[in-house]
Amino acid sequence: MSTLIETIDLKQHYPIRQGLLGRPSATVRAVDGINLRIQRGEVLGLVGESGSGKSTFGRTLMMMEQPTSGSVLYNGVELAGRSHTALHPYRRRMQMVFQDPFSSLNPRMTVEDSLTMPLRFHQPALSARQRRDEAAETLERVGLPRSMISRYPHEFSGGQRQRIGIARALMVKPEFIVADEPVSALDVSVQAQVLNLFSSIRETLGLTILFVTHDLAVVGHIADRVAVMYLGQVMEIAPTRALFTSPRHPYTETLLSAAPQPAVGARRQRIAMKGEPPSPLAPPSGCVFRTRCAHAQAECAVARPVLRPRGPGHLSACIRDDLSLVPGVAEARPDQARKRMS
Ligand SMILES: Nc1ncnc2c1ncn2[C@@H]1O[C@H](COP(=O)(O)OP(=O)(O)OP(=O)(O)O)[C@@H](O)[C@H]1O
Repeated sequence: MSTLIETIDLKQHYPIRQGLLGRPSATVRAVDGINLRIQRGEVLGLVGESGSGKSTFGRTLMMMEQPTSGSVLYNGVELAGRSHTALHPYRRRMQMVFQDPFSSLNPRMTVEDSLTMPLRFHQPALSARQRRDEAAETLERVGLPRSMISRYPHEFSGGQRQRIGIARALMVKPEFIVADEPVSALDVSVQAQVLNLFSSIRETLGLTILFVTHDLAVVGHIADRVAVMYLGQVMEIAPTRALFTSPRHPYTETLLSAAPQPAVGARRQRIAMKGEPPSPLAPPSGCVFRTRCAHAQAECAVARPVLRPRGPGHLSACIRDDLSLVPGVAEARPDQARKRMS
């Protein structure tokens, strides 16, 4: 598999100002140095608690916002810093599916108008008839009858609206889709149907998908690989099975203990964890997870751990393995054990 998208030390920081014209008094480090490769044709799951920066990462990848620093390479081409016009050819290739299909569909527009709108922009040479045919075909592709093309969003159920949201993204024949919590607002039974739709369009259209979700069960169902995010950073990335069966980062272990079944509907709950994450305005020094980590050592406050290989395609950013400070081994090293942090 070849790399479709690569980020290099990608950062998205938001300055916080006192008043409209005030000087920035603090900075939200929403995305704080992400190095990630998304392979052509894969579904990469991106999981983490609320506020970990998943959506910001997705928006920045799509160049909906210019990054504060770092690179976004699409097929090896740098997108960061490109003008609006220079990004135009890439906008068609990258599409987004949002959590709430209702708010992303204009209630006063028919399905036909919503679906054909992107074509007017990206393929202005198509006739009205051709656009309508494309829309009808795409509706069928997402499991809705052509006859529904003249209806309005309020006439559809939540699951059907999400299918329309997916159809709209497919209209311009993208290569890459960022799906941001696309099933979180749906009932469990409907979730499974929409996930199956994602799997089938990925298969038939050869799409590459970044699937953003807080729900490990969902990601276990759909993703080939999973990246785990915490406070703007990737803590661990691995093939899905390896992540579920042998997580290497303490944060991933905690998330999995709260949601052990990688099956849709097995346990439908938000990720639960002790305490609140620290503010991205003032992340801890060293490892950002150390203040909530049961295995934290004094060393963890010193330097930010980098992602290191822990198995085939498996990377984790924890010094525990490097220092052999796993429980039991730490007991054999009383100097280290004394330094254990609460
Ligand atoms: N435009 C912005 N200005 C300032 N801060 C922002 C902005 N967008 C996001 N943030 C902050 O960045 C951090 C990451 O937010 P983000 O929405 O990316 O997280 P998330 O993991 O997607 O969470 P959720 O699932 O709740 O959306 C949060 O602290 C959020 O408040």
